Amino acid sequence: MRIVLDGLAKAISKTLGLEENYIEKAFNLKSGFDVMSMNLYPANSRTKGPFGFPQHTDPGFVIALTQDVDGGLQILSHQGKWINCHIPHHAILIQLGDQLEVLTNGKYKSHIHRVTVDNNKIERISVVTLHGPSLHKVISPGKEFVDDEHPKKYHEITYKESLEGNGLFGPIDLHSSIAQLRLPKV
Ligand SMILES: O=C(O)CCC(=O)C(=O)O
Ligand SMILES: [Fe+2]
Repeated sequence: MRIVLDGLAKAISKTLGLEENYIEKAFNLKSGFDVMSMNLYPANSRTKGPFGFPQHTDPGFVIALTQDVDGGLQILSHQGKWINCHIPHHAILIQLGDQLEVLTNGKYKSHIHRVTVDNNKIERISVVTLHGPSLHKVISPGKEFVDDEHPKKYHEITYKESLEGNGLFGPIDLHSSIAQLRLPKV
């Protein structure tokens, strides 16, 4: 996974028109903090409502998701529509995380997603690894993404502080984590 991460960091830096080590340096990825979340959605379980996971964004740089059976994950499009996400068998879905949105001052978005359990006839398991910056790295919008037309949109805090705000080191807060990083609109 480290090799894939390195490749993604280089490729995404280049798509931003920046030198290939830009993201690696900004996040200090070599000492990056990774978290794994394993989710089990039992069959026909609506006891807690239609969602196995309410809408949220994920912290980190990129997030890798694998599942045993397809179906359930939904992603909110920029037009506000929920899209069913179908992942080919044996494929890994790569999602963008909150800290990439902060670093790029909103150019790349950490998308809102949720999991429905409305129609699941069989059990589903997903394994999600969140690959983040070094815990003590202060993450803020890069100077390359800030100018008079694009004022700074996000707070400047360490990755650890933002995870604490999410409740990762306390009770888990499933609500959108990017919201707490946004500066109030001026
Ligand atoms: O189970 C899924 O498809 C997604 C789970 C998820 O969003 C998460 O663990 O953050
Ligand atoms: Fe998630």
